[in-house]
Amino acid sequence: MELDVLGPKFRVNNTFDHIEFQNVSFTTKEKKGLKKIIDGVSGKFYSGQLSAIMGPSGAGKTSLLNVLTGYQKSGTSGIIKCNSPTKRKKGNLQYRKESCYILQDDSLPQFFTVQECMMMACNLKIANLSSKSKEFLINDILNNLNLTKSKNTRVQSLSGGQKKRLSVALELVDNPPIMFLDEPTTGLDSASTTHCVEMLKRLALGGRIIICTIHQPNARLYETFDQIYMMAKGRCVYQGASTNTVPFLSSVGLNCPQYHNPADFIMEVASGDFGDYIDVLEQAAQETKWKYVPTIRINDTRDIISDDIVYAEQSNNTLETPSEWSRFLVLLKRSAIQLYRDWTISQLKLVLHVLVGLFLGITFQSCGRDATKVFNNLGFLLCGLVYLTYTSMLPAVLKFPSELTILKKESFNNWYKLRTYYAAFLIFDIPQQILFSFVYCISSYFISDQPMEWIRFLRVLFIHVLASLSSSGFGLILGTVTDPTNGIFFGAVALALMLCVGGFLIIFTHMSNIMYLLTYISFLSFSMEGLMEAIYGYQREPLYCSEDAEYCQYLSPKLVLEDMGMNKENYWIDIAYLFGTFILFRSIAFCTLKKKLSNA
Ligand SMILES: Nc1ncnc2c1ncn2[C@@H]1O[C@H](COP(=O)(O)OP(=O)(O)OP(=O)(O)O)[C@@H](O)[C@H]1O
Repeated sequence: MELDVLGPKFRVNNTFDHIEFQNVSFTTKEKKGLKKIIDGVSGKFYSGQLSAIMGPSGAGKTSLLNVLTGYQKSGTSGIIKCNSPTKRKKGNLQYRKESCYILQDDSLPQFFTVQECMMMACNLKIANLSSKSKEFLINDILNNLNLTKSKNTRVQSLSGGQKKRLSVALELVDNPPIMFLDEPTTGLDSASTTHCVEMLKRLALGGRIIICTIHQPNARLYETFDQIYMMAKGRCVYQGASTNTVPFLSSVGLNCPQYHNPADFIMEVASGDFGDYIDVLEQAAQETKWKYVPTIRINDTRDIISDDIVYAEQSNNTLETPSEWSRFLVLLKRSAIQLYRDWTISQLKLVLHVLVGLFLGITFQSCGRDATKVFNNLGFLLCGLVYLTYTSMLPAVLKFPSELTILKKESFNNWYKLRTYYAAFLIFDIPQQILFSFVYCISSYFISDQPMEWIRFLRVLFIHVLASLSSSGFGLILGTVTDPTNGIFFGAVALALMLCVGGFLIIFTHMSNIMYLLTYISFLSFSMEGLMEAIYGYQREPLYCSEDAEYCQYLSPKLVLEDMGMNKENYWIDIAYLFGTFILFRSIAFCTLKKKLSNA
């Protein structure tokens, strides 16, 4: 089955004939006051056309794309209208659904091959296609984007150009009618740049509205663009056909030297190399004779070819989006594969937990049962708890910042809802924390001669799991409210403070009232209390006192708890507190992540 995704056969059912924007502005707040990044620009982009937004660095090209896509909301004003050829009233939702935005620094999941990325994109975006049809579709897109040879290459090994093409390929799987691309050719050599622009042109010919930002194309490439939207200092200084650039500039007395690339010339003018022409050009650009109007309207050809496709089993030519539940399963699978392949977050961590468990177990050998070593045993429990909470919290601080660009791109481009991603992450994180806590406990608990009772072991494990989950939740919050460097610093300081009021370094009965109150906000104090109850509570038999010992003060486990101010049998209250903290921290982390994404 040949699909020819870039050719005219792979047309889109574009409900929008064109995008029109009027008086669009974007303002940011600075110390000195407001800064106008985009200053009341207007324009139109048509379906079936490839349009380029150009301008000197800092002219506001990316900002304009951000506003047009809805990626940037705060500080914006103006009207964006999307006209449907069928005159149906289409809301913002439809516009967002039918458009995709490929960012300049597009991030891709590193541990997956091109084929796997494509299949995951298909599974997240399309419900009504069989696996075989998805394979056909993927092969065709990769073939057209010249990525077939890299099909089985992992993303981390792709070249810059291949990564850009993959970013486009991923968005093509559901055939979006409107595509925004921010500098798709940056970092590419001239042959790859030409290839990329030609590919975009072919996509546009399929009935799409394609808008991209671009830096100084060569003369031949410049003419490939149907429409040029030239910006300078946040204003529009030309919008019209690429072939009209030279006459337009001549009309204001700027004559392009013979054999000079018009793209270079208009860029030089916009950069101010010939003086300040911005007002004059802005005024001249308003004249209708320069304004771009496509010669072949896409709806002229729509009827002839609209039935001509697409997928074998689709009679109505529409792609259905999967349920959030199906997407949840795909995301779970993606997390599992990533965990398996990234040995630094899985195997290495597992091995370290075993080694640290063995090390602490051996270091604190016999502390668990010996009445003369009760305080050493407190040290053992404290070391283990601190180790698990720190190793859960610090990676969590980095978790969302490292995935933020992927997450923002995928959720913005309707691959899934943020809550689906978050649910998959949560569900996937819990077994991990259980596993890591388990391997630590199993390798340290018995060697350090803790009571040989499975039920006590399980109680200790339960506390460790909940402490790890609370700690990683705390790390997730930090990672979303501050930058990673500060997050790690604040996290380390917060855990150290929690440790101070943990009931260990200063026992509860020796604390001042204020300090005692602080123990209520320290999940470490509840964890320590829970551990102590699990080891010394529940009518444990007297501890062992060696014959060499002169005096065993703590023969009675109950006395240990009494002296620590932990004799109230609070184990299940501690569990409830830790569980509540886990839920609370994860809920806060979701809200802060959502806020961070909307501000990113
Ligand atoms: N959120 C923001 N807050 C403050 N300043 C901003 C913000 N977004 C953009 N700017 C500023 O607006 C100006 C235009 O930025 P923009 O990224 O849109 O330019 P550009 O034309 O795409 O530049 P380049 O070609 O170098 O990518 C820059 O001076 C930039 O620092």
